[in-house]
Amino acid sequence: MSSNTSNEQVTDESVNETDGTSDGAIIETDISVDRGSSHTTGHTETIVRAEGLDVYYGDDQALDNVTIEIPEHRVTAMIGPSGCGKSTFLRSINRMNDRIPAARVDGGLHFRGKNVYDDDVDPVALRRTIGQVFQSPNPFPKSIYDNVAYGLRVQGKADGMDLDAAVERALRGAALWDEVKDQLNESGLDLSGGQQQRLCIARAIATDPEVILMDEPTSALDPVAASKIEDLINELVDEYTVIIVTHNMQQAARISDKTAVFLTGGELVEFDDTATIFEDPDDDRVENYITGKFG
Ligand SMILES: Nc1ncnc2c1ncn2[C@@H]1O[C@H](COP(=O)(O)OP(=O)(O)OP(=O)(O)O)[C@@H](O)[C@H]1O
Repeated sequence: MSSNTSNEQVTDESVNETDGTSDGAIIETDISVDRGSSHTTGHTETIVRAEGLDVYYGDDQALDNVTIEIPEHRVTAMIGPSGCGKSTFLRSINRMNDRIPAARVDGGLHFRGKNVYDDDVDPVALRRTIGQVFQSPNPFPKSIYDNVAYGLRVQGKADGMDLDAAVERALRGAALWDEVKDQLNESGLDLSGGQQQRLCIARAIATDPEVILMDEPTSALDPVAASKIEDLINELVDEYTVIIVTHNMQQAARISDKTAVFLTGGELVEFDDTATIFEDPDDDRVENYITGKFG
């Protein structure tokens, strides 16, 4: 299998672009949960399961014995104070931590029952199945069309397929088609920030992943653009599973079905339905964090 595919390059570039500062936690005492969608009910399979997951950077432990079952076709939000390990957890799922020399992972991280850290798992193939969207929109310096087609071409799937149709499908899936259909040959870099982020989502879904990881995908965007991404996330879960890190607790309350609360030390303190986390959490520390008493 190729060791240098589009996602490999996407992540290379993205890693360099994710070092920006966060947008800061918005801590409010009154956070209403408004999931206005129908995908909050009914049974769903576990797609990602961590069991006793520890992650270290050198001697420093960033995640401590994390066990969690993340359901498919849902939005799962990761919240918690800065440095509590949210991004580390996200990177553990598609083995992006492999790229950090000091990072070491112990314990299990299963995707559909398969430990992704088994020797026979190809991390590049894994990242095709578990795509990622980053904090800062990072289109390639290519046309809109080529940004979306890139992954399919590098995977060798473009020959013999209707590439135009695939590009259109991905752009429609990212709610961008109507805005760009007459300028597909123009640079992706000429789009607005919000459009660029939706282009990155189109690029991620073009190769047909099952899971989309999002690390603060709206923190670099204005409120209107952020709201469009939130609407889009709500639609994406019909086809994909979305796992999102956000500093914005209102955003987690608005868009997620499940919420995981990490606290300092890399401990997953509570994981439950989003309404329960925000309205009736079990753990006092979660309540204190949600209500702004610490964090
Ligand atoms: N590449 C790295 N090398 C060494 N330590 C790291 C690295 N990345 C993260 N860490 C450390 O691991 C811990 C968890 O960091 P991580 O970025 O996962 O937290 P976070 O909750 O996502 O933080 P934030 O909300 O500020 O983005 C922190 O102490 C951080 O300093």
